[in-house]
Formats: sequence, structure tokens, C-alpha cells
Amino acid sequence: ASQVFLDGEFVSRDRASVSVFDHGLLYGDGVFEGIRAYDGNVFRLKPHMDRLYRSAKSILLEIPYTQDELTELVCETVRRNALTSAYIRLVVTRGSGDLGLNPYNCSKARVFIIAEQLSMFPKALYEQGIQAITAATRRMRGDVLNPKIKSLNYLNNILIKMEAMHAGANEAIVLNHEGYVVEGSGENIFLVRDGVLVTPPSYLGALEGITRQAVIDLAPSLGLEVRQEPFTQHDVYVADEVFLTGTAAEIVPVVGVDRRTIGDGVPGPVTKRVHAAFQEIVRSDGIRLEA
Ligand SMILES: Cc1ncc(COP(=O)(O)O)c(CNc2cccc(C(=O)O)c2)c1O
Repeated sequence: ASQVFLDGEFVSRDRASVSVFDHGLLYGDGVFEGIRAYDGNVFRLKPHMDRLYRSAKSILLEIPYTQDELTELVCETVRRNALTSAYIRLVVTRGSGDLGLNPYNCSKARVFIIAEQLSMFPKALYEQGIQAITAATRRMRGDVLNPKIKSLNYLNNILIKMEAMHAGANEAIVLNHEGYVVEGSGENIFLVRDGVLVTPPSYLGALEGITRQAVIDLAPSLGLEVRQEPFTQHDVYVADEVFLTGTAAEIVPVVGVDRRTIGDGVPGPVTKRVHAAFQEIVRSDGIRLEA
């Protein structure tokens, strides 16, 4: 049976449960990472760990392991599940306390790590592209709950995802309080315009995505310029190509937004070149699982 790392030991999946007094469950008081291993390479594990420790620091959550210790525990969890390709969920909660909000009543943070066989997105999504809507629900402002903190507070993302599903679409594009496009419900967004990649600067209200950064880093090798600048729904509608990026999703072509056909209504050539280049680097850029 698969093994979960929980509270300092490996337990079988069916015995991996947390206290009802865990503040991650009660209040979403915690942080997490979604990470992928490809053929024995944990893609960009260090940037994921850096982001986790930044998010924890920002909410004054003390992780009871050094970054190196927790990095090794992530790799050990994948190895224990005899996986070389996997989706990894790393979660740190405030831990168990009483029913009050006060985080200082939680004596020790709880850490658990899940490594699962990857459930790929349907190939059709990549071959045909997806339909998106613009969500009415906005991304929270940085002075409310900073979207750069990858916290367990995902209700904003879930409500946005629900809007897409209710509209019969696969995904939703999210605006910030000023009406600028920030990202998808759980992915970053890129436009292609006259051969230039455009993505919102994360300070507008997007997560500093690892996949987004990987695309920015690999673009020059494809002779592509990248601009980080604000844009609106109009810019999305008239773009030559649109794609979303995320650890689980990788590079997903968007071929329709709010019933506007994007480009020719099929995954664009730049999107395909970016995805091909991305599939190259995921097997080399990262930390090898072999001890
Ligand atoms: C709000 C948000 N923005 C962008 C991304 C992409 O970031 P990375 O390139 O670092 O993965 C994410 C992460 N994406 C994410 C996280 C948790 C669940 C799901 C899901 O679709 O089930 C997706 C995310 O949650």
C-alpha cells in the first residue's frame, strides 16, 4: 500500500489521518506545494521548497525541519512508493490546537507528504485545447491575503473553478480588483502576440508559478521574447494564442474565452513549441531521486 510521510514517520495510506483539531483543517492555516517527478527527476524541487519556506515565513509558521531535511523527506517519500514519475503534495499546517484561532495554541506544525502515481490530464485537452470563461469572482488583493502565499485557503480558487464548470468550460480566467487578468483558477496565464510571450507580473495577484518561471527561462532558447505586463480580457480575446501553466497541467492551450475563438481555434504553433521544450527540461532540471 502507498506510504504517506506524516508527523515524522511513514504510515500506510489508509492510516494517514489528521486530528480534527488541526488548524489546517479548521481554518486553512497552513501552506502547501504541488510538485512533479519525471522519470526519476523531481522537477525544480529547490524553487518549490524555496516558495514553501517563503510562504511559511510570511504567515509566521515554523516548519520543524530544515529545508535540506524536508527536501530529502520529499525524495524519500517518492522512493518509498517505488515511483519515478509522480505528483507530490507537500503540506505544512499550523498543527493541532484548541478551537480558537490563536495559532500560538498550536504547539507544533504538522507536516505530511503524499506521492501519487500521476493522473495525467486527458490528451485531448492538449490536442484540441480548452474553453475558458472569465470568472466573476476576483482574486483576493495582496493586502487581504497575498496570492503569493501558497496557503491552504483555496476557497477563492475553488469558487472560480466552480464558475467554469457551471458554464460548461474547463477553466476560468481570474481578474484582480482593478480588472486586470492575473491567472487561471489554479494556473498561470500567457498570451502570444506577434511572436512575443506576455504574462502578468505576479504582484498583480498571481502565484509565482514554478512552471511560469520555467517558461520564462526557456523562452530565449526558442528565440521568444517574454514581457511581464498587465493586460485585460480584451487582450486575451484578440491574442494569437493563450496558454495556462501549472505543475499538474503543464502547458494547456486555451482556444476559446467567453465564446471568443482564440487565434484559429486550435493550439497555436508557439504554444506547441513551448510545450515541447518544457517536456525536455522536466527530465533534467531538478533533483535526482537516486540517493
Ligand atoms: C493559484 C495558482 N496559480 C498558479 C499555479 C501554478 O503554479 P506552479 O507552476 O508552481 O504549479 C498554481 C498551482 N496549481 C495547483 C495547485 C493545487 C491544485 C491544482 C489543481 O488544479 O488541482 C493546481 C496555483 O494554485
